[in-house]
Amino acid sequence: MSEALLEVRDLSVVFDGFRALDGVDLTVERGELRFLIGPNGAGKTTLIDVITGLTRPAGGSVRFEGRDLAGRKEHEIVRMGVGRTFQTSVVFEELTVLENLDLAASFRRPLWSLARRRRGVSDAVAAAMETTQLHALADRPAGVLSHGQRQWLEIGMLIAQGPRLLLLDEPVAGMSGEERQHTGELLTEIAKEHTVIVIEHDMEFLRRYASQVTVLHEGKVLVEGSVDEVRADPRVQEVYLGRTDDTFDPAVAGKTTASAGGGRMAGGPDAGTAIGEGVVAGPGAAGTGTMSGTAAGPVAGSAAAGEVK
Ligand SMILES: Nc1ncnc2c1ncn2[C@@H]1O[C@H](COP(=O)(O)OP(=O)(O)OP(=O)(O)O)[C@@H](O)[C@H]1O
Repeated sequence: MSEALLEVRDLSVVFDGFRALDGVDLTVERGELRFLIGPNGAGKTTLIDVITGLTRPAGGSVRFEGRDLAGRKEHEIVRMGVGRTFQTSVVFEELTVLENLDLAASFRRPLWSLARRRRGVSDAVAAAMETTQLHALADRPAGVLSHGQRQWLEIGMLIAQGPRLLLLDEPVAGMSGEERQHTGELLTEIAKEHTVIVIEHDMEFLRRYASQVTVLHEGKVLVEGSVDEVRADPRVQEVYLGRTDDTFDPAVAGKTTASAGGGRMAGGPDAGTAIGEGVVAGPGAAGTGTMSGTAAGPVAGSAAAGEVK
């Protein structure tokens, strides 16, 4: 039997006595596009933080391509082939799209070569540009990009680093319908060559683009299965809206709540709010503020990791 790309076993994370993750098992096979959903505070971001070395687990293990990630530093994990985006953008505003991509790709080049002026575009940057379709914006400063374009640039920056596993934290938060569609197509394209784990709340988006879904709740895996299986599962309905009648449809519930509440609501097990199509607010939407300044280290977030969630 072939080895899974990512194997998380009995993972626990404790913050000041609070168990944010409690015995999580997750297996992701090579080539999967896996969606990770769950109510606010379920532990989704914490799980990604542990995989990428940002948070230390209290127990359990994470293996990537058969190698234990425990105790490794973030930049080491990036070099091993794991890349992530954050809910908050980490592009460099003053640099052009091309320069951002080139900088992201450069983390594999020796330091001395960074000082040399490079002619042309590297294969990694060309591939990232091709996948994200950002050619027309290549010479624009990232600071003038729309929210959606910025997210695609970040995904392109990840691709330029040649990861085997991409972890994307709410990539469509704050996007218009058209941008969501473009992002869905982009994810589908990326998943042909990479393994991708996406944190996403939008059930309509899941319905269109997800195959396998893992639902986290209170630090545990609640359900795993296809979108239809997950949507039909009474436990999922229960944690999202506290109801179990079989007419419940999370997508419809989300729309209703969004129109009533104007987006993602605070308070309560509000994920019912978060699971619907109308949910566009939240940390990702606020994440259009970007870093500026000097670039050092792996651009894919580890350099900025301490500054964002
Ligand atoms: N650094 C931290 N210190 C203390 N508690 C934390 C820390 N990070 C996360 N938590 C808590 O751990 C729990 C899980 O948080 P996490 O951000 O992983 O949830 P999430 O599923 O990603 O939620 P959301 O959808 O709101 O982003 C929450 O109760 C959160 O308050």
